[in-house]
Amino acid sequence: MVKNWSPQSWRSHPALHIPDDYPDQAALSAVEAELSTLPPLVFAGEARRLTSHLGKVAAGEAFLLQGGDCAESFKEFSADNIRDTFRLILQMAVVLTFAGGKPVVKLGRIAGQFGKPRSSSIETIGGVTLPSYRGDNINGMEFTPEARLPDPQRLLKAYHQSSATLNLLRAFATGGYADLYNIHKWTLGFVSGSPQGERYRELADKISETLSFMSAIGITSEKAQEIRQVDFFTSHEALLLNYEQAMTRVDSTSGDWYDTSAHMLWIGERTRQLDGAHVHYMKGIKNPIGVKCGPTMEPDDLKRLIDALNPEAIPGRLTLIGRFGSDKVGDRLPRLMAATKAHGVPVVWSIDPMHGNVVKANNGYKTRPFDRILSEVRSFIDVAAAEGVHPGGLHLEMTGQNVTECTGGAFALSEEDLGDRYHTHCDPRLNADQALELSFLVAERMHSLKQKASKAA
Ligand SMILES: O=C[C@H](O)[C@H](O)COP(=O)(O)O
Ligand SMILES: C=C(OP(=O)(O)O)C(=O)O
Ligand SMILES: [Mn+2]
Repeated sequence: MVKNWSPQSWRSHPALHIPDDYPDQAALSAVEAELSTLPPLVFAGEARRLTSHLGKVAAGEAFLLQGGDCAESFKEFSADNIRDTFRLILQMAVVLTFAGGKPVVKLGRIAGQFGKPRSSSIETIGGVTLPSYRGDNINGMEFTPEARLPDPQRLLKAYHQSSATLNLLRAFATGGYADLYNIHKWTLGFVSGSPQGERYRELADKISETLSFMSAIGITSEKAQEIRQVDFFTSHEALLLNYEQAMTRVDSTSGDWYDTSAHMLWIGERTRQLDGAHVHYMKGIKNPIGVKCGPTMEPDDLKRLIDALNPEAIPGRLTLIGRFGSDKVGDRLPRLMAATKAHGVPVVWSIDPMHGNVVKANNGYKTRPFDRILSEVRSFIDVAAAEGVHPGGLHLEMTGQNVTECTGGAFALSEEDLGDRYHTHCDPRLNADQALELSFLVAERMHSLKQKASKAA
């Protein structure tokens, strides 16, 4: 147990990016009280299982795939969207498992990923200035004074949407959809005609052949749970601590505090101050947690954060999510990796190649060039190899929908194409085709590292 910690003790620390302009504080408190009586979304034992899987990643024996929307929204909430994100993660995991020969931990940015820290607290359009949109759990995206006011009822709506999302994900993960025998059925329609779709089909054919061999010797989905179902976990940025506090419960089996809103929570780049409310809150929960590490982070900052967040050096407790930008990763990452290695506390190193590679297109859209995303991932793997660190994971903003939000990729999306299907509520996401292309690239790199290592042995 952490000294001087309780689920609400974050309130006496400086809290950035948490709205302080709820017009009716009593209504906010009433919603927080109601949330604290609602059932947990996850069970502490599941969070412990994820810590143990991530411990394998920290030890170099597994790989982490974390992905989903930048911001979930009430508008885009549908069974089809959930299924399409889920099956994209399954497809990417197949590609990565096959190449790396290591299990892939599947972690969605889903079922709770609503609140957004913004660069500016205000937005001006046509001479009118309003508060910025901060995520559907806080205020609305429409550019009106009413929509932009924080509304606590949105927290309840976000809770119920997360609950329904998680329910469907659990059904998909264990109810037959994720059965490896369905490997060909996971391909999304618009991907099937692309080069990525073709590569995936070839891989799926090989796996199907292996499955028929295994079934011939008696190993079938009915007999092997590993073929029939997957372990799927959820995560989001622990930004709005009012909500996280209300979801924090004592686990009756261990007596420890868990944030039951998701299996894993992470601290964003803008809220990772050592003495801030977010770091303080995360110290007290036992879930596996992450911290974004951006270009301004120095090795000493990182070591202090590691000591604060993982004082018992539990493998899998802490995932470091680098997000530097393709132009900065080569300069900033080596010293951080060297520092974690010298420090000795086990961590997972993962890369978010999205948040350091945002550009404004000439037509005003916020976008990310696919080649910069690929380049940051390549550099991450190369730096890790040079530092003798396991390049443990990928953290992506992506969707199973055929959106046009990031430029480039096999369909060579141009800035002019962005307007066709730009649906994100916040940052531009990879579409399924781009996400698969990225997985093949990572798979190739991991495969060649594996071959190099076996030749050297
Ligand atoms: O998702 C991350 C941040 O909330 C986002 O990048 C901030 O975007 P902004 O610069 O448009 O505020
Ligand atoms: C806000 C995010 O990223 P970062 O904290 O790295 O800017 C995010 O992951 O959506
Ligand atoms: Mn984002």
